[in-house]
Amino acid sequence: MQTLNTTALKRPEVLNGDPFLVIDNVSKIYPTPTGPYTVLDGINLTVYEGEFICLIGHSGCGKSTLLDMVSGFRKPSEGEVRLQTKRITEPGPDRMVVFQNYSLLPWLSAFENVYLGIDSVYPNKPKAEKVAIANEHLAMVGLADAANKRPRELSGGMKQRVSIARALALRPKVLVLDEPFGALDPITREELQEELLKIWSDHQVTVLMITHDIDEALFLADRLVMMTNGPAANIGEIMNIPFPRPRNRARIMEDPEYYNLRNQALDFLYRRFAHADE
Ligand SMILES: Nc1ncnc2c1ncn2[C@@H]1O[C@H](COP(=O)(O)OP(=O)(O)OP(=O)(O)O)[C@@H](O)[C@H]1O
Repeated sequence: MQTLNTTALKRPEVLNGDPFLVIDNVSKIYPTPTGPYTVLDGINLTVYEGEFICLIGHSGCGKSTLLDMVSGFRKPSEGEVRLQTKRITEPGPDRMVVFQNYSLLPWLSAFENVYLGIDSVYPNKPKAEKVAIANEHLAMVGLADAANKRPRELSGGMKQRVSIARALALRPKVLVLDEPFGALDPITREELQEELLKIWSDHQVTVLMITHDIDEALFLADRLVMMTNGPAANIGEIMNIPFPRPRNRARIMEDPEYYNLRNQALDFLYRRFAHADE
């Protein structure tokens, strides 16, 4: 297994130099009926404030497990994850997660789905302020006119917009996205990628996002973290993505460097760390 020295990697110039989110020698071992199963083995990653990190790797290598330890849904078996030097031990509103399957409450409107989160985290804020925050975030994702619709009346893209609005309404420091656009058609997916970049730069939130799509990662991320296969997966390589921001998809795709990076990622996934069945 090849592991790159992550500390030697150059981080994007735009960021301040203090480590923001630190994954420090993290391993995860699940108990199974046939004995302990080591999913992740000694992961180290330092993320800087405001970075956009994409995570790619074959199915089952442990990407969700890793991000679950950032969001606090699971605990490391060894090592620790720290946000601004504080050890993460449980979920909190400073780290919000958006899943592929939207996870909206079907009996609540788009507005109510967003409002509920705000109300539970800030019960003592005046109601008018909470309503304003919910409306502001729905408008930000272009859903002001759909605020009263229930999830079953919304398209997949609209539901994912509500999920993003709900997460950002709590003003998290870290936004964790677990394959958020995996279920969307290609056009909606591209639209949402562009919206996400705008929101990311407006909110200055730090993003960790799992994707299976190399092009999506090259368009969005400052760095692409490529994972080796499990069991005992690790970070195999971290790719710096140098395209200037704001990014323009057409311009990036004219850049020969785009194809160099794309080939490098393909080589990693389908030659160096190919799945046995691929
Ligand atoms: N609670 C658990 N107990 C035992 N094994 C688990 C548990 N949760 C996940 N696993 C196993 O850990 C491995 C990593 O799972 P994980 O969901 O983190 O992978 P992933 O890279 O996110 O996969 P995908 O891309 O398919 O979503 C898998 O083999 C999975 O079966």
